[in-house]
Amino acid sequence: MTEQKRLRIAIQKSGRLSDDSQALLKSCGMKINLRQQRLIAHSENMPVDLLRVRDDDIPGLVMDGVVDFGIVGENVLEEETMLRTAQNEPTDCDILKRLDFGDCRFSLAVAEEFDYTGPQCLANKRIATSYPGILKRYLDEQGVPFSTCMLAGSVEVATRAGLADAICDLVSTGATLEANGLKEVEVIYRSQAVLIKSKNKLSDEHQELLDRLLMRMQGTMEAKESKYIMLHAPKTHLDQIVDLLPGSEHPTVLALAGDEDKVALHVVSTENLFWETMEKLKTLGASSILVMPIEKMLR
Ligand SMILES: Nc1ncnc2c1ncn2[C@@H]1O[C@H](COP(=O)(O)OP(=O)(O)OP(=O)(O)O)[C@@H](O)[C@H]1O
Ligand SMILES: O=P(O)(O)OC[C@H]1O[C@H](OP(=O)(O)OP(=O)(O)O)[C@H](O)[C@@H]1O
Ligand SMILES: [Mg+2]
Repeated sequence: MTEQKRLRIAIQKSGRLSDDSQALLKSCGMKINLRQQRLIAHSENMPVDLLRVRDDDIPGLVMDGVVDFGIVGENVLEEETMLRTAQNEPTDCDILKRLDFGDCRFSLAVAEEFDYTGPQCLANKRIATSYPGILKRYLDEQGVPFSTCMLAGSVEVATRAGLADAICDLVSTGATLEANGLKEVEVIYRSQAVLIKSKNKLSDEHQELLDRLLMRMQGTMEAKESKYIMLHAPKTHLDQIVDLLPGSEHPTVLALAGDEDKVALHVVSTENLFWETMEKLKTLGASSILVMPIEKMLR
């Protein structure tokens, strides 16, 4: 394909990954003016266009080089790769980054009352799913013959509706399974959102923009996990207090005006600080403990 003047990124239009995908791009400093029903949104401050599509279409658009990048669940990428491989179609694309959202598992589930003892129980059963390739690969490996009931959505109602004997669908909290009288019996795939890139050649200018965006994404993801912690610590217990703070190898220690016994401790912690740790800090004499979110981070 000829080089585009603007980079194209495909994201899910409406669904589980939409808000997080948009938030990620915005956190990189990209200004996006989204209108509800528009398929294409132009960034105002970067040479980037967003294509908002069904998530199932994203891997194919990237593999065909119609767009340069996509944000999609690994499960959808895997399914499309298997389908295209079987049809001798191109599957070229690189996973540039695993993202910190869209975590879920693809699991087999059966009715609560089903006496499940292993995958062999599903021999010759009908299984409803939206991702038949991943399911087939797993059951073929187990040597279990079965038939598929292909459903694009509402998979969990398939057993109750008499469409299938079992289901294989995405699970996060398990609430949807429970609400439908199902129990999870095998996790067959784990997924998270990923940023993928086509084989399209990027101009130097676009490559530079990509490098910057990737660095900013990393900064946003690290910042989300980190906290800025400030507290007053008695000099007598300073070492023990520092030991309790995760990732605080190099704390800033400052004198406190009017207090010879305590110092102020400032730390960027790579993890959240739980109440239990805060209570232990207090027992060691720490006071005025503040835990603050960090918006951006560049190491
Ligand atoms: N419960 C969940 N928790 C976290 N991530 C999930 C969950 N369910 C799905 N996902 C991830 O988000 C992706 C999109 O899920 P969604 O349910 O919005 O898909 P969809 O109904 O196929 O949407 P579309 O209309 O775009 O085809 C999934 O492919 C998966 O990677
Ligand atoms: O284990 P849980 O936390 O209950 O999540 C699982 C549900 O989430 C997804 O659907 P989603 O809610 O995105 O809607 P959809 O069925 O319209 O795709 C998935 O398809 C399950 O139905
Ligand atoms: Mg879909």
